Parts: sequence; structure tokens; C-alpha cells
Amino acid sequence: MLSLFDQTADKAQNLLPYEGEVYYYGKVLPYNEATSFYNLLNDTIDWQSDLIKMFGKEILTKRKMAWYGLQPYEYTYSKVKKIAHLFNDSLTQLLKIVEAKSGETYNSCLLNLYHNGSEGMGYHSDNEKEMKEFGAIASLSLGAERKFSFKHRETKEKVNLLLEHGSLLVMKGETQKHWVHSLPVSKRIVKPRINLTFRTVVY
Ligand SMILES: O=C(O)CCC(=O)C(=O)O
Ligand SMILES: [Fe+2]
Repeated sequence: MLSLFDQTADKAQNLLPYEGEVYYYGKVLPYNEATSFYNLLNDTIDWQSDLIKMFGKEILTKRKMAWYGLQPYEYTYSKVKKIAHLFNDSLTQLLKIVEAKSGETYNSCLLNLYHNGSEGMGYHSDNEKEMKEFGAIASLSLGAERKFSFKHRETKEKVNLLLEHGSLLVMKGETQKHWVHSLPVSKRIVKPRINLTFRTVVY
């Protein structure tokens, strides 16, 4: 049985059974602080639709994205090269919180805005060529609570969890090599959600 001490956020347990490390720290921001960060980011981030290929056609996603960095790093997603906007005050504050909680450092952040549960993200891994190999990725969630799923590439084993308002999830080690992850759609969810994934790009 876990003692009370083991259950504290800073002693999060690895959720993956093998070949990767995922730690869920639960709510790292008090409710009101998480809500005010949600509102600030919603208003100040330069949100853009993403161009993706579906059945050979290029379509604009309803989900909005944004790419920020400590420097104007280049990053290619969906085959389009983007230059990072510089971190604003909210992002700088959140970076410090996430670095302290996870004991890792990051230099960039990919943001996603899902207007409701009909928007999600299919199975993928975050192993773009610009990113530090085996670098930690810290995922901060604000707004609607959503299910999140990991699936092992070979065994197909699944691990599911809920990402709460103001919560932190950290993926590290070999996670991206052996597991894919997704944010499943859920028509019942009508509220919006913002997710920030803090990453390390090499330059
Ligand atoms: O919205 C999420 O929780 C996941 C986002 C994600 O996987 C990504 O940005 O690569
Ligand atoms: Fe991802």
C-alpha cells in the first residue's frame, strides 16, 4: 500500500508498465490560478488553425495551435515550417512552475486549443527531428477535463488517464520511441481546453 508520503505530487509513480516513463502529478495549479492562466492564454496567444492532410486533401483543423520558444526556433509540423513566437509573461511563469515540479528544463512550448470534445488528436508520438532525443515533455492542461490514452507500438497495451484542470503530466525516457498517445474525441464534452507541451528543441 502507498503511504501518504508516496502519494504526494512530487513522488508520482510511473504509469507505464515498461519501455517508457509517464508521471502524472495531478493538479499543480490551484483552481483559480489555472482558470486565470486559461483566460490569459486564450486572449494573448497567437492561435492558428493547423493545415493537415486527410484522405489526400489539405484541410484546416478546428483545433488551434501555437508554437512559442525562448528563442525564435524553427519547428516543422504538418510539413510546414514555423518560427517560434517568444514566450510571454504567462508562458514564462508556467515554464518555471513546470520546470520546478518536473525537475527538468525546457526551451519551447507547443500549445493546442480544443473548442470542445469533438476536437482531439489522434495517436502519434512527439519525436520530431528538432527535438532533443529522449528529452522530457511536460504537458499542462487547462479547462475541460479530457481522457488521454497511451498505446504501446508492439503489444498494443493501453494506459488511460484523465487530465484535470491545472494538471501536469510528464513523458520521458523511451516513451516516444515505444508508445503513441492520443486525446480521444468525446461528443459529451462541450467546454474548451488548452494544453501546453513544454519541450526541448536542439539548435
Ligand atoms: O492535448 C493534449 O493533451 C495532447 C497534445 C499532444 O499530444 C501534442 O501536442 O503533441
Ligand atoms: Fe503529443
